[in-house]
Amino acid sequence: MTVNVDPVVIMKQEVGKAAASRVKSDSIVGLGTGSTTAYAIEYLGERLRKGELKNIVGIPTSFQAEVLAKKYRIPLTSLDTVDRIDIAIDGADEVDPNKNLIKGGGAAHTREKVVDSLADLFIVVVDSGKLVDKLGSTFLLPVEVIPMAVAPVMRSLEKLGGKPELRMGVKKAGPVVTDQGNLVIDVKFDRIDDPACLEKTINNIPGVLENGLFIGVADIILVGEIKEDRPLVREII
Ligand SMILES: O=C(CO)[C@H](O)[C@H](O)COP(=O)(O)O
Repeated sequence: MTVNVDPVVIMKQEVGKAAASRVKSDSIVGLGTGSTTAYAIEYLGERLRKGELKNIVGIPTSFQAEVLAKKYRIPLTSLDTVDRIDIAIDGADEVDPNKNLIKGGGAAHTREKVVDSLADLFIVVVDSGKLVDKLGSTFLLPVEVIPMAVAPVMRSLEKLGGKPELRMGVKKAGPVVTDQGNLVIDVKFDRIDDPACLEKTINNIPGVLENGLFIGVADIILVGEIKEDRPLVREII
């Protein structure tokens, strides 16, 4: 593993490694997106290389996950060729006390929701800074939208009490374009009292593909923490 002294990076590394340790041989593995899951993918590759793990196949949730899996020589397949996913490992931007999530910081939440929801066991990997009492308190809610529907979807989101903004690229002129060729609207809600209802309401707006609320999908949350200068991983079931 890459050595780093930034405490957040250490938490991400530890939790990624802890999740990858739970993968068994002969498994179909959902490979999530983001900087924390990247460590899990790296460690899965290491376990394969050492012969500790045999015969796993990954289903990537994004172009990023696909590139990393290829780098670490994890064989890949698609949902066309498998009828189950044994385990999925993925990050999150916020986790509430009911294990509900906001995801989509990497604009990959649509494919992530497909893969993570299909998994028999979905393990979320986060550092302790991602735990919140209420969803929406620190992170805007990502909504993937087909490009021609951006303006009407923004108006509909405002009517729901949100403050929408089109996500713009960093080191790229213009908006962020998802792996599916769509755009992302990030929405600030002052409070999300009923996330399950909001998830469905937003997905019912014509032109919306998927939003980043993951309700009742996560099985286990692995939280990376630093206690008395030592990294540890706490499990929330
Ligand atoms: O939902 C995601 C991508 O769409 C990521 O899992 C989420 O943004 C967390 O990323 P990181 O581990 O880099 O903090």
